[in-house]
Amino acid sequence: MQPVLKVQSLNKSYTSRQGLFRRRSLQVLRDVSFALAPGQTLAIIGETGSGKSTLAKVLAGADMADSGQILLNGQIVEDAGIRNHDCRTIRLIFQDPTRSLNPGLTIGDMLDDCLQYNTELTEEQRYKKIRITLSRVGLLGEHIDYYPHMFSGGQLQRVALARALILDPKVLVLDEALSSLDPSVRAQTVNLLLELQAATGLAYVLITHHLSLVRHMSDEILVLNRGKVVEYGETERVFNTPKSKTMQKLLSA
Ligand SMILES: Nc1ncnc2c1ncn2[C@@H]1O[C@H](COP(=O)(O)OP(=O)(O)OP(=O)(O)O)[C@@H](O)[C@H]1O
Repeated sequence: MQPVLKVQSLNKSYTSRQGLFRRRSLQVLRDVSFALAPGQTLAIIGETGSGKSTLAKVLAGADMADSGQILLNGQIVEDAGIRNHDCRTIRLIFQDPTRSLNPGLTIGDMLDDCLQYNTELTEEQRYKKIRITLSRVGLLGEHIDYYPHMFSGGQLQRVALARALILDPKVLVLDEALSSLDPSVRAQTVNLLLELQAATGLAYVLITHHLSLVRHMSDEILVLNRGKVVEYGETERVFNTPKSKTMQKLLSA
């Protein structure tokens, strides 16, 4: 099966100022490559600072790589830091949904803005799509008029999911998106994500420190150490016979 997402030799450095005149360059992603099939989940794991969130941001177009390519269904969306701005196809969800939600907009207005900006849909079509998307993530029709502060933490993550899904993406990047939820809400959200995946063929890039979630949700695992891929393979194989020191260490922690 052709991968929905293909990443080839991504490199990314950050430059930070040291004192008045000196600059220090830190290479955060080194030659990162992987492929993800439709309907599959790839977990990205690694110790803190290994480059997971940077990779998430580069994938979603929130940051640029220095070199390398990102392809969606065989089409290049980013080549050496130059992005073809098709923001519908890879969407990012963070740990704290309130960071990305405007407190002054109702959920309906927020979703409508997204549709108005990115599609040619009529007002009636947009309203219908918003209602359908809210119900897909387990929210009610009446939530259309709610402001972010009127939702619980678990519901807010569903709102963030609705916003990610409203433009029918092919890939969702979940950067610790389930971490702040309490265990029962997290379990419900995981089930929702798995149901959506089975129904639509969405592919997930899952970034989390929760190894139990990785084992439950992912088909493959990519292990990063200082921005470099040190292990990449089928989830059960990586858990049962980890080859890299990083994975062995994560499992024994
Ligand atoms: N905007 C930035 N400017 C400079 N350095 C940065 C920037 N963003 C991240 N870094 C550095 O890049 C490295 C990788 O950070 P990143 O957040 O991608 O790691 P991570 O694996 O997601 O860590 P964690 O598990 O703690 O979230 C770290 O050393 C971090 O300090």
